[in-house]
Amino acid sequence: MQTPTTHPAISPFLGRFTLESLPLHEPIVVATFVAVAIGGAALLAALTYFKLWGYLWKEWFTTVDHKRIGIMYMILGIIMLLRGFSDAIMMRLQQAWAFGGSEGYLNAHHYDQVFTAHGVIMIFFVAMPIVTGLMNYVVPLQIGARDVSFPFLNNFSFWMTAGGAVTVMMSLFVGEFAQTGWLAMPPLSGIGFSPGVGVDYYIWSLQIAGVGTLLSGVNLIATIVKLRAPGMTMMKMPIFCWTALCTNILIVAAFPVLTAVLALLSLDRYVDTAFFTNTLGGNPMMYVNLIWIWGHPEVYILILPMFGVFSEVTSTFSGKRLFGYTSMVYATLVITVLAYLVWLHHFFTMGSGASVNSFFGITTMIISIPTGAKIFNWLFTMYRGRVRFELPMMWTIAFMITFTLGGMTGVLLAVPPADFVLHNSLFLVAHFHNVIIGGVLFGAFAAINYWWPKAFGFKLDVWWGKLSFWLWVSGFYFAFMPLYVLGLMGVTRRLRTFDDPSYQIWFIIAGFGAFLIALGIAAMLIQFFVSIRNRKALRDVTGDPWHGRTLEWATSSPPPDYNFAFTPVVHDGDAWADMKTRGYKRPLNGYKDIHMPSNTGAGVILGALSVAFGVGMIWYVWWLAALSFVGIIGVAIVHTFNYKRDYYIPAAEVTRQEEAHTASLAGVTA
Ligand code: HEA
Ligand code: HEM
Ligand SMILES: [Cu+2]
Repeated sequence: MQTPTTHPAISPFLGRFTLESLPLHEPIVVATFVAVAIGGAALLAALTYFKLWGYLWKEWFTTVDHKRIGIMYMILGIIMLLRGFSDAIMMRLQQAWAFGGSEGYLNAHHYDQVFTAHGVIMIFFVAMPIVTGLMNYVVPLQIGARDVSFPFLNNFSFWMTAGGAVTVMMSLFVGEFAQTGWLAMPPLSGIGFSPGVGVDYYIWSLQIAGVGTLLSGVNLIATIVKLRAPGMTMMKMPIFCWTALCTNILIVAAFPVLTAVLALLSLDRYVDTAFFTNTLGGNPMMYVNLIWIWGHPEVYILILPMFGVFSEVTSTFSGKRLFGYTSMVYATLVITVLAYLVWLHHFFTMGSGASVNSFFGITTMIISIPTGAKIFNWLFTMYRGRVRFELPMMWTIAFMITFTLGGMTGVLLAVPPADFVLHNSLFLVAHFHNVIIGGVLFGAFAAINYWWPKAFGFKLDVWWGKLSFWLWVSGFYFAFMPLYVLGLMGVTRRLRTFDDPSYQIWFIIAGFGAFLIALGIAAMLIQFFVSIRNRKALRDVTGDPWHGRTLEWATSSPPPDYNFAFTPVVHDGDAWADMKTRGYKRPLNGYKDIHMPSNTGAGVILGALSVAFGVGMIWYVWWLAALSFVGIIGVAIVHTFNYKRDYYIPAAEVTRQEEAHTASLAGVTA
């Protein structure tokens, strides 16, 4: 039975918003708000003072260029990493402190929001934007295409993702966030136990961002299937494109399940249906199954593109073709299929019985085989290669060691009897940070160091890069190895205070690790800053600073709007390496007008209206929800009447840009 709730009066104009909704009694939140408000005002003033609004609007916000959209996704991911990490450091401080009767410094209401927000933000608004941003930036260049299949859709997807992020951030200062954990399991997330706006913030931010993720999945699948350069058969495609293809297949198959399960939860919350409560024939296990049928593939959505990154990096920096290309493709496909056959390993303890648990335990363990095949392929690529230990390669090696460890503890959890002991313990928390930080974040950092010179035309500073590398890697081990120990000692996840003093030292070590990671993040931001300041000295004029093997290195850095003046013709895998060995000469004349899509503001407007719709739904401000919903439909229809969708870059302009590239190449060889 749900506990009956009495809603405070809902005003027709402001819904359930009152002054009480502002967390004025939480000093930490108020201080944060003041800092954010001052920082935000300074930023807005600077943008206005330097007259940057027009530039940002015309060149970035409304852009349909996959490269700029990719960069905006990455910036979003990195900004949200700062927020997600602030939550992490708050938890580390609280858990190191709250011993011997001390309550620490966060009350339960606040602490539960912190771990929920941390999980949600890190997965949906850090890892997902980074992965989507990378695929957006790299895939069209690697397949020799001018852009993605649907450039406007791409811009719209970005603004939906950003809209979701804005909605989460709003919950920090207006109302509250969910206190349910990152998967909002009912009945806890039902209206009876969570009557406030927190779960509604959760639902609507994920629904808004989910639209973007799904559409960008469709877009990238169409791009990879339809827009490959002539001669690039599937088996000649760079491995990153393969992993991107499988990732987007997983997205298109998994995200609708998330949308559906959140829609059912909304019905339970808004109109008193009983899908997930035992009253009226519902069943909470239905939610658990559905959310994990999305949730397990989700973790492979995050890791697969990074496997692609490591493959590109290992082969480039070993100066060799990737060992076992074909087996790499099949391993990726097998992981894609198996990702759908293991979801129940997240709830072995919930009474499915021995046979069902065995099935899911075994399918889970089988995933180690294709994953192991990948690890060995990377090692064999390095074997007898001339390995250059540049930053991207350093991150790759740190990944191989760290991820193998995290994968192994995953296999341990896949043994049902072991999982009965370790489920929901800090051992589990250590496992998934071990694969996510060691896999997804290290992959993101390898990718940023690898493709930055392509995106901006200059390399990243090595000294600060190395400092950041060592701080992150050692910080990771200090922060998460103690959690394995604590998990084996029986400490469960999501705890705010502790009684047993013997745990404390481990939490202090973990806190020290988080502090090292904080320094690692700072070093990385300084690396970006220093590199931008020294961009003249770090300039790369070749467009191919690492002796790359795939087509993105065939064009200038940063690539022109049209990517390639002539669509490359592909004869072999590692197309660019192949072209270089055959003594390829860039065509120097015969340029034609190039047909391009035009920028449009419709995506920004639709994203903003979606946020307004979400806010209306969250606060029960029905007029706002109705109005913005009508607005969304209206703008979408009006947009279809926009006939100014394309333009031509004249041949003269193409010639000018290509000649500039020729001149800078000549400057190098001279
Ligand atoms: C990027 C994210 C990511 C990745 C890649 C993985 C990879 C794996 N995960 Fe993990 N997992 C999570 C993210 C991830 N996980 C998250 C977020 C949760 C918890 C969510 C929550 O509850 O909040 C979780 C939870 C989780 C559970 C549930 C535990 C519980 O709730 O009690 C289980 C159980 O089976 C599991 C298993 C595995 C396995 C077997 C792999 C395998 O894919 C690993 C395969 C890799 C290797 C094994 C290493 C390399 C292989 C070799 C060198 C070859 C030789 C090795 C062998 C033959 C063993 N994971
Ligand atoms: C950068 C350093 C990080 C630190 C120090 C950190 C720390 C923590 C801590 C202390 C918890 C709570 C553990 C508990 O239940 O007691 C947690 C939970 C979690 N973290 Fe992290 N984290 C980090 C990065 C990440 C990243 C990069 C991701 C994902 C991309 C992530 C995803 C999660 C998730 C999903 C949870 C579970 C939230 C829940 O219980 O609902 N974390 N983290
Ligand atoms: Cu799983």
